[in-house]
Amino acid sequence: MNQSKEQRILNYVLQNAVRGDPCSVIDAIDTYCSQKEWAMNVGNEKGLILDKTVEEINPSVALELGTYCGYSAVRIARLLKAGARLLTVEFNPEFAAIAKQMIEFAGVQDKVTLIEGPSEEIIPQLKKKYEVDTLDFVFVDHWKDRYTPDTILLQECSLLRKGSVLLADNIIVPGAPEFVNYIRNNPRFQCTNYPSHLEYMKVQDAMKKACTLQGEHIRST
Ligand SMILES: O=C(NC/C=C/[C@H]1O[C@@H](n2ccc(=O)cc2)[C@H](O)[C@@H]1O)c1cc([N+](=O)[O-])cc(O)c1O
Ligand SMILES: [Mg+2]
Repeated sequence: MNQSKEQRILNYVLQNAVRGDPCSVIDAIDTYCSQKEWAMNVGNEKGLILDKTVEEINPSVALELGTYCGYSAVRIARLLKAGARLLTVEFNPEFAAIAKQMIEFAGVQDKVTLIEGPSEEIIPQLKKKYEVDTLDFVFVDHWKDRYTPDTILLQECSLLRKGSVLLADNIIVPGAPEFVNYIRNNPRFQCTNYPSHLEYMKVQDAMKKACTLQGEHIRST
């Protein structure tokens, strides 16, 4: 049975990166996917925007929707302070298995909780099952038609506080038009656009940062 592209990416990392060195894992994935096989990792150009956002927020609790091979999970986790944690949600069992090995090889497994399942099922479990109070940072990079419903679900589950930051990938390609429409017109969010390029391509893309202006109103009893 021939290997998947994701398995080939992992193999390349295992053979070319340094165990316990997250930057070498990130570089190896970028090298493979720019020279051998394109893959939907956020990549280095948009990855730098992600890095800066994470450094600016210095989150204690971060959520990622769409682990894929674990590229952005490693990117985020390498920047987290001691005791901070990243929860990352992956729906596809094969991708989850690849990502788990990627995260462990990079040596960031103590900071990362990889949760297998659909976001709409996992998000409502975060408070009770994963002991989350509110999320400081959310990286949104899964199915583009899930960006809006999951942003609404995060609010309904009282997971966003004043100052919680969402960063969404692929605003232009493949695009998330209903999310752009939703978030841009929503007075609860202050948005910033970050023009960039699609990973490993000379194609315009962008990321959108949305800062929460007010959290859930504390329901009066
Ligand atoms: O389609 C894209 N991303 C969809 C990502 C989907 C990932 O999110 C997981 N998931 C996890 C939880 C869920 O509930 C649902 C899916 C899926 O199992 C997959 O691992 C995409 C496409 C391009 N592109 O150029 O074509 C570029 C990009 O940067 C992209 O991100
Ligand atoms: Mg993406």
